[in-house]
Amino acid sequence: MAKTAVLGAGSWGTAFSLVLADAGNDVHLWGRRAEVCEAINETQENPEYLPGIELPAAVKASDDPALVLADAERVVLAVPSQQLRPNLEAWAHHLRDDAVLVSLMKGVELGTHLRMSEVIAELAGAGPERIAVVTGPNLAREIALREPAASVVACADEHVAQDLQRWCHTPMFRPYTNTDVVGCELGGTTKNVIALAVGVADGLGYGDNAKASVITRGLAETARLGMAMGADPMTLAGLAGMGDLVATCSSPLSRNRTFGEKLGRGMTVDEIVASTRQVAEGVKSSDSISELAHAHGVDMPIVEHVAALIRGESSPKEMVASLVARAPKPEIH
Ligand SMILES: NC(=O)c1ccc[n+]([C@@H]2O[C@H](COP(=O)([O-])OP(=O)(O)OC[C@H]3O[C@@H](n4cnc5c(N)ncnc54)[C@H](O)[C@@H]3O)[C@@H](O)[C@H]2O)c1
Ligand SMILES: O=P(O)(O)OC[C@H](O)CO
Repeated sequence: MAKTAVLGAGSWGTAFSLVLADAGNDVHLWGRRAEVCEAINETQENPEYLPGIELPAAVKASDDPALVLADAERVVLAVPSQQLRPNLEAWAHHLRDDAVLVSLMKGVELGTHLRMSEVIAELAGAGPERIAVVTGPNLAREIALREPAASVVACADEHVAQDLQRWCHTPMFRPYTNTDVVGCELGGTTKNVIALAVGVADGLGYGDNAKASVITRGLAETARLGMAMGADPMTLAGLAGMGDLVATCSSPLSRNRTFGEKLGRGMTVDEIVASTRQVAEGVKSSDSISELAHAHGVDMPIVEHVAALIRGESSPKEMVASLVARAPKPEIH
């Protein structure tokens, strides 16, 4: 098995380490805080992000990136999207020249509008055959509880995607391959913003019609942006698109949907951010995706309305009223 490093001991970095260990790999997990790493090593549990779940003995944690990255052939990146650049700048000189870099992150960088694989390419100087993405309907806690789920391993090089598919396939985690990295990343990122909108509808007390309408029109927005950026629309009908959108918009475990629900109930962005350590990526990606859509001449009204809500330019009720009152149009296109 290839020597594997996972950078980021939050919910998903830790849960994916468990998947990799279940698939037969020894996993070296980097955590930012020494006390979290010590707890993982001493108790085989990440009490902060996955309390009550026993991690396999093959997962060892450290807060020293040089140690974790030494000779790692596969490097999994699982920090919050807006924190990837400063971290990878510091880690880049520890990376092997032939290491395959796997992003678990679902975000678009503020300012540059780069997808995570593009930030990795820029900072690590890696070609597309060394950069992959794992994405899909994969709520960390369900995966860590070994409930069944499917996912997508995307890499421009199909053979690399197949290698990685074998590397993380377990009896309960079923990865599919895809060479459409753009579509997979956009699906995973945009669904976070759509889940914020669904959460707002939940918080306002609306029912399943509202939820289904936002999910479906959200998928239409995602597909429009994807096609403008060269994605295969079938990717967005798959696990990385519709699959993740449905899971995230339906689940009480989703941080993005829950964040939106709290907004809908009247909490402010600052109050919600202060109430949790966990990242709801859509809060920041709403602006970067909105700007990306403008740059590509794509209309994304739900994303734009969520971005305006997050900036404090409208209230939840105004957001809903404004979306429903938009000029009538045909459903397709
Ligand atoms: N949690 C899930 O169910 C899930 C599933 C699929 C994908 N993802 C994606 O994985 C990525 C990581 O999410 P997560 O769920 O593990 O987040 P999390 O909020 O559970 O944990 C975030 C981790 O990042 C660390 N961190 C915070 N600020 C940092 C900084 N400045 N530098 C380095 N590390 C920092 C925290 O200490 C923590 O270990 C996100 O892009 C998320 O969208 C999450
Ligand atoms: O908890 P969320 O909203 O960040 O969603 C987690 C995963 O992305 C679901 O696939």
